[in-house]
Amino acid sequence: MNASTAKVEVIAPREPRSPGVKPAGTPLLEMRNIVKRYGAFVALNRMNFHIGENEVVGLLGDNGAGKSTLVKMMSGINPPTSGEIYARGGKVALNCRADSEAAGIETIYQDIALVDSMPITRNIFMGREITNRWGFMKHKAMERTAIEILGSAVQISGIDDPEKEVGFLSGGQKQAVAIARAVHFKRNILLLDEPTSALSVRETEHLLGYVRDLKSEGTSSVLVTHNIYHAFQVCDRFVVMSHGAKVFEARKEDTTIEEVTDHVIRT
Ligand SMILES: Nc1ncnc2c1ncn2[C@@H]1O[C@H](COP(=O)(O)OP(=O)(O)OP(=O)(O)O)[C@@H](O)[C@H]1O
Repeated sequence: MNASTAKVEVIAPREPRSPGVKPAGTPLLEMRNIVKRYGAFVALNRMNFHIGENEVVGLLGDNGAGKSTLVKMMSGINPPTSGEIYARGGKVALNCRADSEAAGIETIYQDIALVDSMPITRNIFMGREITNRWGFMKHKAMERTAIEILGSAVQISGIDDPEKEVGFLSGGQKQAVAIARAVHFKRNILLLDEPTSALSVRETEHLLGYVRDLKSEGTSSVLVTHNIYHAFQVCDRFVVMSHGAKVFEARKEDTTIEEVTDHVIRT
């Protein structure tokens, strides 16, 4: 084998079980033909994925299907080996968190990226602190804005003091702070990777409510979950992955919970 043939990618294409769903307009974000390799292992296998305006997309699949790999790619912390990414039709490279944020994306991780020992206000403004012209932080201005955000944007129950340390909040309240941050910085895409795994039933209902509210305010979401019932409560479209590829995709009105479940377990 010479050097040029050694470079040719040999990835067995998987046949999707459904024809897929074409974007209605220009997607907020589109991933085309994405391959992600970890050494010889192919974690994403010519994956196509898009997020449209005003929609919640459920990203489903069994353990190891590649969901988190795709989410991390959209968050800019796991660049693809090959493939193309477009934000509102323009080609982009998502090589770091800042690239992802510039594309209007905010991620809410399973183990929420908040600092427990810091007050809510500092967490909301982390990395984007309001400063005066000498670079000193304007604590009062941040606190005022934090109160506004906590009070109006997501109505976080039980949080009365923005100076409270995040470590004292429940899992659901932490999620809500992370969502408040996304709302305030006007992200147009929110990525939620297993956000309900550590939440109570009530907190889960609140979180799903936020996702619905955000959609009506113009923020689309991608919800990664193993709970198909949660997905059916809020998602407009379902994408099922298996072995790094999309195997099924349908709009909610064109499918049933039984059909989606069947595709998730039939890996
Ligand atoms: N850094 C890495 N190095 C090597 N392999 C990895 C790495 N990260 C993920 N993988 C592999 O890629 C595959 C997809 O993993 P991923 O975490 O994306 O799956 P998932 O669908 O999110 O699964 P789960 O629902 O269990 O979280 C798995 O087989 C995993 O072991």
